[in-house]
Order: sequence, then C-alpha cells, then structure tokens
Amino acid sequence: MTMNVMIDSLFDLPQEATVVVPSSPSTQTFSLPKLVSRLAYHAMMLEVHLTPKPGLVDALNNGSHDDMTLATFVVSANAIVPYFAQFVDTGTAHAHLPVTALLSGLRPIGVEAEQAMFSATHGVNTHKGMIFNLGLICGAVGWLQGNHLQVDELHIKEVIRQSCQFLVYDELKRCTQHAAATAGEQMYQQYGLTGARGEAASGLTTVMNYALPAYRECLIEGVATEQALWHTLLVIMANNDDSNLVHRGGIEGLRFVQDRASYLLKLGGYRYPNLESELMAFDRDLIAKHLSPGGSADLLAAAWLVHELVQLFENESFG
Ligand SMILES: CC(C)(COP(=O)(O)OP(=O)(O)OC[C@H]1O[C@@H](n2cnc3c(N)ncnc32)[C@H](O[C@H]2O[C@H](COP(=O)(O)OP(=O)(O)OP(=O)(O)O)[C@@H](O)[C@H]2O)[C@@H]1O)[C@@H](O)C(=O)NCCC(=O)NCCS
Ligand SMILES: Nc1ncnc2[nH]cnc12
Repeated sequence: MTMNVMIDSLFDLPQEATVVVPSSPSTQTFSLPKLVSRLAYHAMMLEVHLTPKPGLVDALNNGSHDDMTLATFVVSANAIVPYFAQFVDTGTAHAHLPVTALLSGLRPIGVEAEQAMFSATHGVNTHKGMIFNLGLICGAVGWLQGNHLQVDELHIKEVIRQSCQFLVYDELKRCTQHAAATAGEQMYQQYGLTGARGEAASGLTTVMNYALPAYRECLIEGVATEQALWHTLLVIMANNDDSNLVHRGGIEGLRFVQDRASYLLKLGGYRYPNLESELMAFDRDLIAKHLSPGGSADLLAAAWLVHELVQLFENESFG
C-alpha cells in the first residue's frame, strides 16, 4: 500500500472521532481535545502502516509477534482513541495546579485506556507504551492550553519532564525489594534500564532531541513521508534503550538493533538508494532473533504527533 493511499485511507476515522461541523456557526461542535485525539489516532495508524518496519507489525508481516497483526493494532487504536481527548481535557482541568500534579491526574485515564485496549485485543499488549507516551503529550497540551502557554516542543518537553521527574525513583529505584510486576520493572532490576519511565522523566529526550530534528530535516529536504518515517525510526532505534528489546534478547539484543540502525544511518539513511531493501533484510534478521523494538515504534508515533501539534498551534490560536 503506497503511503499516499494509506494516508488517504486514514481519514475514514472511527465515527466517534469525527467532528461533524453543522452549517450554522452557533452550533459548531469543534473540540480541541477531539482534534488532538484524531491526530493521536493518525500517528498510531501512520506508525503501524509504515512498511517495512524491522521486527514490528506492519502491512507486510507481523514482525516478531505471534499474538498480534495489523488488524489487532487497528482495533486497539479505535478502542483507545477516545481516551486521548480525555488526556487533553484532564490536562486543562489541572492547569490551575502545579505541573507536578499532572501525572496523578492522567494515570487513572491511562489505566482505563489500557483496560479498553486489553478488552479490544483479548489481552494482547499492543499499545501500553503508546498510551503512556502519547497520553503524556496530550495531557501536556491540555495543561499548556489551560495556562495560555505556547504549545511547542520545548514547553511539551518541560511539562512532561517536570510531571514525571520522580517516576523512576518512586516506581523503580524504591521498589527493587519487590518482585518485578512488569517487564519494565524487571528490566530495571536486572539491568538498571528505566524504559518508558526514564524516557518520560527526561521529557521524552529521544523524541525531542533526536527524532524530531531528524524528521524535520527530512521534511526540509522534501523527502517522501515514508522515507522520512523510516529515517526517523532508525534514529530512534539507534538512540533508544528499548526495554522490549532487552526483555526479549538481553543487552545483546538491544545492542544488535542499535548498531544495525546506526550502520544504516551511516550509509546515508533516507539518502541511501537501497534503504528499503536494507530494512527488509533488517526485518528478516530481527524476526529470526525474535526481537521487536516496540518502544521505538511508540516514539516514532510520538515524534510525528509532536511535530503536527506544534504546527497546528503555530498556525492557529485556540483561545
Ligand atoms: C508507566 C508504564 C507504562 C510502564 O510500564 P512497564 O512497567 O511495563 O515499563 P516499560 O516496559 O518500560 O514500558 C512499557 C511499554 O513502553 C514501551 N517502551 C519500552 N521501552 C521504552 C522506552 N525506552 N521509551 C518509551 N517507551 C518504551 C513499550 O511499549 C510498546 O511495546 C509493547 C508491544 O511490544 P511487545 O514486545 O509485544 O510487548 P509485550 O507484549 O510486553 O512483550 P511480549 O510478551 O510480546 O514479549 C506495547 O506496549 C507498545 O506500546 C513497553 O512495552 C506503566 O507502568 C503504567 O503506569 N501504566 C498505567 C497507564 C498509565 O499510567 N498511563 C499514563 C497516562 S499519561
Ligand atoms: N507496529 C508495532 N509492532 C509491534 N509493537 C508495536 N508497538 C507499537 N507499534 C508496534
């Protein structure tokens, strides 16, 4: 499926996500939270449809997964899209509070969204990290809006960093005596890797300092969307300590992926004429090793979403 056809097909959004704007302005049903949730949905659809994607579910194969397909991700995204509007609303509702109070407001929504995901996928973890990473971005947008602050990557990064600054200590460092309840906690106890929590506590550094600049360079160079997303995914895979990779293949598995992504970037990344066939070979190798950079896939969607949100707020004022 070409990216253009794929992008066009993305606009037949789930009914509840579409905003019908009647003719008379007085009854307009425009909603910023709903608009942001539609962008989050679009980010998830762009990510999962990007093909090929090494080790990950895409339109060609299920990567290193025997429990989920492209359809699983679409069903999952449809189930969780309403919660992204709630993240924005909750951010705005917490605008009068210090930013350090934001995460505790967002958490219950994230748990509900996870439950909706597991219900839609019959127990398969498709978007747990996506809910966390995109949920923080949506919550930050709501909080910034509520405080009439500029919605740009620096402000989004700082809101996330301040609201998650104690996450690693509170949930990982302080809990090493308890048995790990999740893969992420296990990876911390075994290897000291902080996973999604560490990424959030840094203010999504991999997204803001690596992925976003790389994606924007591609856009400035006039690179096709598919190539830009491939290049950005490689930048993330080369720089992100993805707990999924370590959970499946140990530190060796993580280093294998980081080194191969770095190698493809050294070949030129989006400038390299045979990038697609190299990505197909990379995909075959990760499937053979049962490795899947799920966290990196989430951060690709996050980078695209941040870029689109910043553009949206640059061009529009929403009161
Ligand atoms: C805060 C939590 C979300 C942390 O959860 P956990 O303790 O599990 O910690 P992590 O493993 O660190 O992260 C969970 C998911 O986050 C993605 N991820 C991994 N590394 C990173 C990273 N460095 N930066 C950002 N994100 C990262 C990853 O999610 C994706 O992969 C999953 C699919 O891959 P798969 O291999 O299939 O995963 P499994 O099924 O688990 O393994 P197999 O059995 O198949 O081998 C999928 O989730 C993708 O999204 C990590 O999996 C959590 O504790 C929490 O608080 N949740 C409550 C909800 C909440 O608070 N929401 C916040 C609202 S703002
Ligand atoms: N396309 C994908 N395949 C596997 N895990 C993922 N997590 C997020 N996106 C994913």
